[in-house]
Amino acid sequence: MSYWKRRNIIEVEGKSLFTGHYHLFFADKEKTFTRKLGDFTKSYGKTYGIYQGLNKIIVTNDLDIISEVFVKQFENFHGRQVNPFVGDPEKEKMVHMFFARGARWKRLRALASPAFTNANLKKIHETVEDSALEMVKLLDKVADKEINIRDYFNEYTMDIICRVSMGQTESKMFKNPYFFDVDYTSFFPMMAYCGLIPSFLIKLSFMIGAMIPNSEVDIFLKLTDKIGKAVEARIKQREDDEKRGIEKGEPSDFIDMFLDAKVDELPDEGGEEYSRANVSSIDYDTLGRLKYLEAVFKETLRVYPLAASANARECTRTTTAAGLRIEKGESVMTDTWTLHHDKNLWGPDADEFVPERWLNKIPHPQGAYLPFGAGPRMCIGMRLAYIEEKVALCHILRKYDIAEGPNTGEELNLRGTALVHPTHVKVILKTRN
Ligand code: HEM
Repeated sequence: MSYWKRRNIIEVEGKSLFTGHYHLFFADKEKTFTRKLGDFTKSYGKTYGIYQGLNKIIVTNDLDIISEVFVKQFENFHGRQVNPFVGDPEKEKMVHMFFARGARWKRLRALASPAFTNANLKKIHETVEDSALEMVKLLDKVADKEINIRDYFNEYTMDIICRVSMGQTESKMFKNPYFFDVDYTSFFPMMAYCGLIPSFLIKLSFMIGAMIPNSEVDIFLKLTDKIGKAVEARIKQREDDEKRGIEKGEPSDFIDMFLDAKVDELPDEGGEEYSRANVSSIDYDTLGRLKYLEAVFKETLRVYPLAASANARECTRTTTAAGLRIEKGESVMTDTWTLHHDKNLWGPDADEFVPERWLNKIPHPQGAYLPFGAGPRMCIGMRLAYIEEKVALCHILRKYDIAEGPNTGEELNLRGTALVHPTHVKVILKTRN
């Protein structure tokens, strides 16, 4: 009898010896990992078991279990599932906050949190706005033509990260040395097999990959190395700045663009709001008043929860959560796409893009909206993401209407594993009269 059957948990059919259920995900080229989960939820219900190689994952959309796992029983679920590429999440220096756990995670989170206080975000806002204005200058050159706005937002968000955390002193969009537009789609599936292959073999294959120039492992390591050096340079620069008395301060933006182009009423409603903020600079406090824009951002991430695969925790001590026994070593993952489109939670228009649902009330039961996760490990950069998105859209919509082009298409072509992204978002920025 299989593990899940012994545990009295429904098991998805089609398990293979080598990949568990992961071959089912990667065989479906049309659906990203997190959307494929929706097919299983339809067939197997709210809670069921899958295998990632040998790793055991409980997928659930039961709000009580989610609340127990992500919030109330944090002490039993403080880690994410890791693989041998990541290293020891409790000890190794190279393991960053996302994968760290236990005391090491606590320390990293405590060190990073002050960067996202109101006072610091106010400072960061200056840099964000400068990058947004630089992006608009680049967009001016392609106004009234069909463009892939995704490329501009990729550069914009990378520009901000490099300026805010890596010591880059000015905007470098489209000439940023840290920008790697690498498609890791085969790298991540490879990780999926880690549950089965002994970890020394994985480490060996990693070492071999590192010796092959331009292999994905090689590119990944070079990127990690560059980022490490840049962060060290930034620390040094900050120390120098402080001595001299100087203190200076995602990816869903392009999806907003797509939806703006598809929803006729939106540009007008948005436009009115932006013209109220019709000044060359949009200050930090004004951002908080742009309620419709905020509703657009929230609704975009409801319809497209891009980082949904991060919504998972590994159980570090056997426990019971809302009546479900969860064993040490099992992981719990939410099927966030299904949760965000559930008509029982959001109403009959759950599949439609309706920003207005956010205007007057919270439109969902607690725990049903997870674009940034939940509990103590929820996304630390959420407020920065809001600022980036609002500032960029404000500046763009002050000058342009967003219109469909000949290649906008009906559906986004979503790709990716850990993070989902559209391959392109074609729109025309029409100069406003
Ligand atoms: C629209 C943009 C973004 C989305 C949708 C997003 C989504 C997420 C999600 C779903 C998680 C997992 C939360 C959980 O496990 O409960 C996460 C974690 C995280 N995010 Fe974001 N994120 C975004 C932007 C950012 C930005 C701008 C930063 C940094 C400046 C950032 C840094 C992090 C970090 C460090 C974690 C790990 C936190 C921890 O484990 O303690 N994110 N994010």
